[in-house]
Amino acid sequence: MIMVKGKVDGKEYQEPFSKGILARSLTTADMGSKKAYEAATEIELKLIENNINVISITELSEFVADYLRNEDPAIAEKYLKWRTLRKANGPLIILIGGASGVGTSSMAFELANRLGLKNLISTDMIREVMRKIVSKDLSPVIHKSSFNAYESIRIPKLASNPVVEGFRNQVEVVSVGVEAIIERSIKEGISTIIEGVHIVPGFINEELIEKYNIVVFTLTISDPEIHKSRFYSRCRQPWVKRSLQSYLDNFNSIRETQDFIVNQAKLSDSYIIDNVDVTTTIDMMMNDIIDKYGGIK
Ligand SMILES: Nc1ncnc2c1ncn2[C@@H]1O[C@H](COP(=O)(O)OP(=O)(O)O)[C@@H](O)[C@H]1O
Ligand SMILES: O=C(O)[C@@H](COP(=O)(O)O)OP(=O)(O)O
Repeated sequence: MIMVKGKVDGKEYQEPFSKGILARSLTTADMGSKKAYEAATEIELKLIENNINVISITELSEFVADYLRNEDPAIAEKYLKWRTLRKANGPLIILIGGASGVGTSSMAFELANRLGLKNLISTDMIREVMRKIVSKDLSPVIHKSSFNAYESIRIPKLASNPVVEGFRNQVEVVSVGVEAIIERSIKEGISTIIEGVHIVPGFINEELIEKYNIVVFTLTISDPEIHKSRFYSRCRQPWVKRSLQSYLDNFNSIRETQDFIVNQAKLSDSYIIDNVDVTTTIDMMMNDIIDKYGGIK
């Protein structure tokens, strides 16, 4: 049995070599899961052929990188970049925002699977907890959806856009919870994905974003008909109990919130991705993360 040795808090440990663990790290480097498992099997055989019984994590990474260079230099490069990210001095916090229905939940789930991240939370859930704690009288705005929050607040007559005013109000409140999750994740050293309509560039503490490994994505759907079809696709799923009609009735307001979110993203350090195709979106997010944090912060 091949043993892999590493060091945690200065203490050495050894664990059996696992093809599954190696295959997962190869999938984060863009290799398909079937090919990743085949590669992990071949790498294990090469280790045995070289009579290697104990290998350090660093030596194993170099061994894998050499193998990948012969297979596909682009994947070798992503693998090495991802390795440097894993050695970063703190957890990776990924924030995925976008108007209702653009795919933030689905893409967050896909990305978490790809990266092997376990900590995934939605801003809807944060808002739901806030609804239990803060009464409708005290903060009516969080007891509404993002796209009809304006119905619950006093809109100044000169407000440029009531829908955006209401949305902003709700985002400001929920952002307090988003920052709490970010700060807790950093304190515990747990990489986390937070997704939802309330992830709006400019509303998250800039110092946090500057200081820690935080990457912000804004998903959009430029084509309104595709956007509308996403609500049909979601509400068709039997376990979804949210009414399709509410989104269709408020579709124009949802598009207005998207325009506001995208404008905010253009003013901030946020990646904007038109979420048309799942694979393209996930590949773009992976590349953006590796490009931004492939080095150590
Ligand atoms: N890139 C995509 N291509 C096709 N369908 C998608 C894509 N992203 C999301 N969807 C589908 O669109 C619907 C809405 O996605 P969801 O993640 O629930 O949106 P949000 O969380 O932003 O409201 C779901 O049925 C989901 O499967
Ligand atoms: O407030 C909102 O816009 C949506 C956000 O959820 P997603 O559509 O982004 O999943 O929550 P809702 O009030 O519909 O339960």
